[in-house]
Amino acid sequence: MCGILGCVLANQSCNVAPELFEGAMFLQHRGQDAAGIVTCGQRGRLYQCKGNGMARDVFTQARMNNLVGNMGITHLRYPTAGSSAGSEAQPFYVNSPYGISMSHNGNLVNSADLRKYLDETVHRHINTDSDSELLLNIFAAELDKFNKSRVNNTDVFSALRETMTQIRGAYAVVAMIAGYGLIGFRDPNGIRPLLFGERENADGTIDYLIASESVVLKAQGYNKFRDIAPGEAVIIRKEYTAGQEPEFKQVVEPKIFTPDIFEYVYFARPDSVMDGVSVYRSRIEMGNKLATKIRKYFPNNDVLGEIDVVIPVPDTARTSALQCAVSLNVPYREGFVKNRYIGRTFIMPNQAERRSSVRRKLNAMESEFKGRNVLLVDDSIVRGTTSKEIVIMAREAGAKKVFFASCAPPIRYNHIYGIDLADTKALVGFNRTEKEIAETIGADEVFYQDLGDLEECCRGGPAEKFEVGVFTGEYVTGIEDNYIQELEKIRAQNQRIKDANKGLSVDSCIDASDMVDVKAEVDISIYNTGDYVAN
Ligand SMILES: O=P(O)(O)OC[C@H]1O[C@H](OP(=O)(O)OP(=O)(O)O)[C@H](O)[C@@H]1O
Ligand SMILES: NC(=O)CC[C@H](N)C(=O)O
Ligand SMILES: [Mg+2]
Repeated sequence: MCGILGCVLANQSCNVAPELFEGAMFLQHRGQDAAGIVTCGQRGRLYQCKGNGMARDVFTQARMNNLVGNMGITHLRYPTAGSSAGSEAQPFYVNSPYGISMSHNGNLVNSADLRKYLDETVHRHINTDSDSELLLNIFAAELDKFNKSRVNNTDVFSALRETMTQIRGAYAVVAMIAGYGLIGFRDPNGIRPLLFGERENADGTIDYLIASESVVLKAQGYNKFRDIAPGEAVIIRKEYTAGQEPEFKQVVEPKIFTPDIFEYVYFARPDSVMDGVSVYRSRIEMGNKLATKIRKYFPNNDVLGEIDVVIPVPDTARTSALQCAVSLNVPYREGFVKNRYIGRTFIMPNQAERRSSVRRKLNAMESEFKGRNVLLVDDSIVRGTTSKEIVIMAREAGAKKVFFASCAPPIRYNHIYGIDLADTKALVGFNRTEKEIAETIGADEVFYQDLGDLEECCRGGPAEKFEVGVFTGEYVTGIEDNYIQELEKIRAQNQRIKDANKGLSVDSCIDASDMVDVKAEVDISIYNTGDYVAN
């Protein structure tokens, strides 16, 4: 998952960058690895600031001052294809045709075919392993086919239709054509989220914002908003006048509407409403259903004396854990104190970093564990890094029995649409029964939500079904042959390069077969503003 934003302010002499920065702060949880903003100023000139790091570190005041223009896009990256190299930070840019920049959330599952097509048929140079660079170039190649000095909305929609016919996978995108306008579009299954909103100014003019989550729109006063439909696109002109209001078009036939259920489980903020369903409400329901399942495990459905206290694994699981405790009629206690200065561990790109930050992030309070049978509730168990560590912490703090409950079913397959969950083999649920998982993480028992129950919790909107491939191994778009193997190969290669670089000395070297794929740290497109150098 990543966070994306795009904004056009009605006032041409107003800079949009501060608004994009504010929005990025509301989407930081969707990607901590890299951040970027591109704005478009007078005469269509583009200004960029991007690099590895969190939004507040990349977007310093000095750099923000150089981002001029009333239109712009943002990206917060959590790498899922390619690597975490600085050159893969987004937005991506191509100068031809017209100067296009793009922010993408999702993964394309036919990237090998797209890469081949771009190389052999339309002869476009691709400089990274990122699937988002492919997407941008496919769109650019389609626009190029008009062979015009200026395109219009009809051309843009038709280039989008051609693009969406060629690409396969999950994508929510905001793109910007220099001097022309902003474009938002969403894949035909609506796997990744995207919303459009309006804010009326005192003088009656209207600002427009496109964002991954409703929380940004609400927080910034874009009170009239809606989800972009699967297969739909919107164009907002930079200098719009009467008759040039945003134009929406169903550019391709929608397919079965299947938002990614993991948005509700983990990604999204609880205060967001996605595709008509409040993330918070869905998590409350997850707590209720989990409690029903847990009761059934104990004789006479009675947890009295079996579970003394319910303890959440902060942060995401809090909402469900509280409701689970209420439903079980067992006290809820915040037994783990969270260090507010440590980010989300699951989305850190490196396993050693993830492991050490669990202990840095969470600290057990003995008084809540000593001599008690505790039920720890988390939203999901992925690699088991968090659960293994905190079961040990609970026992060290004196717990008698440690039960572990997950609001999501066992994760046994790769997430291919924009979450770098891990190589399948690194998943604690891979090839293990629930009993074996309990043994592996050191718990007395593990309780998993049933898939049908989880789906129930997220119903109520227009979605027909949910994308649940991470639990079933069946993916709504299908995948090209060897897609997962290729993804895993690139991940392993990136890791080898990183490891080799750490011990880099004069005579150390990387396997020659890997050298061809060494990533540039700095992007080759638009110059970064200010003094920023990617680290
Ligand atoms: O089995 P694992 O590989 O450890 O992954 C699962 C854990 O990772 C996530 O927490 P994270 O720290 O990312 O974020 P949070 O603070 O929002 O819960 C998730 O909420 C689980 O706690
Ligand atoms: N998490 C995402 O949406 C990532 C977008 C894109 N696949 C990348 O790796 O940059
Ligand atoms: Mg967590």
